[in-house]
Amino acid sequence: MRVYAIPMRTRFRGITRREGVLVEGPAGWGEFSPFAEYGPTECARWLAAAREAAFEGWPAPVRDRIPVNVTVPAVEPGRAHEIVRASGCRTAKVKVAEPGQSEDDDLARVEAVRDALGPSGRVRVDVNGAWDVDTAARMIRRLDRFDLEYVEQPCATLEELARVRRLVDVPVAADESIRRAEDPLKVRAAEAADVAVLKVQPLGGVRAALRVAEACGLPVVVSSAVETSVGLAAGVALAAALPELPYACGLATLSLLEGDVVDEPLTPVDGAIDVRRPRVREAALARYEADAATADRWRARAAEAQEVLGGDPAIGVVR
Ligand SMILES: O=C(O)CCC(=O)c1ccccc1C(=O)O
Ligand SMILES: [Mg+2]
Repeated sequence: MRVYAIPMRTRFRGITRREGVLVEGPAGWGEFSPFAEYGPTECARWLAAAREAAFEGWPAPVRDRIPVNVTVPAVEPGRAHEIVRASGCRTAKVKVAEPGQSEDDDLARVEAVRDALGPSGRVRVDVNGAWDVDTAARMIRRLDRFDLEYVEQPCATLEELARVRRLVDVPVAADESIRRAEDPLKVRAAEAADVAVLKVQPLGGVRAALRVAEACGLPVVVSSAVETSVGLAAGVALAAALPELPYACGLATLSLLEGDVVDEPLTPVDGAIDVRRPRVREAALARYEADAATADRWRARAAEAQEVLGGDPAIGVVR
């Protein structure tokens, strides 16, 4: 088991350095990189995803390229424009409602992104649950001047999502309502979303995510948790195995990190990522090896998650 720490190029979710565990098994490398604030129960699913990658591998792909969106952090308009132009992607996901920023900041950023893509590009926004229902209805209408593909997690709760969905014409996507929910299938019953955003690690692996996709019956967008190419490969495997893939996926996040741990990183070319599993490169891993204190903290987190997960200690114990 190895622990990495990679600086972020752009601050994202308030973090400036991404950390996690990489583990090698007979099927390849797996990544365990739950966000800092997550406790052992939530982390157990992230560990199950790493175990699947390392000890089982993934279901067969049904496509060989995954269209992806460029992810635009809550940066100023000029920078947003540059990020979109440099990406080669035809779909952009724009972070809005960042603490400390104004509604006009969001409008200016989305306007810049629409300008960078031209009228044929697709623009979606991600609110990370920050708006109340009234703010959501008002802001979605204002932002739809720039023609929105969908709005991701405009409010925090399922009930609020369902109300927003009835108030506006723009489709609603659920992310945190699936990723952090006890029961990810409640989204369907609540009629709270038109699109399901699925992330492999929080859902406990590619197979678990495929089951959620099938049971929730909504079109799926596979998105990353801002991982190294080891973690991204699991997202790519999920996107490759889904029977339908009508939207671009949120897997173009490698550019948010300063570096990577593999020989050929999973970066998009012409707006799509090839379906493949890159090899970990020892020199790259050594470069981003965490210091001893960070590594100890991560070993403790993995051990706690393993405790929750239980199971056959001979299979998939992360050492
Ligand atoms: O979907 C994307 O474009 C990138 C991934 C992303 O936005 C994300 C990454 C880590 C944690 C949360 C989120 C999110 O979608 O809210
Ligand atoms: Mg999201």
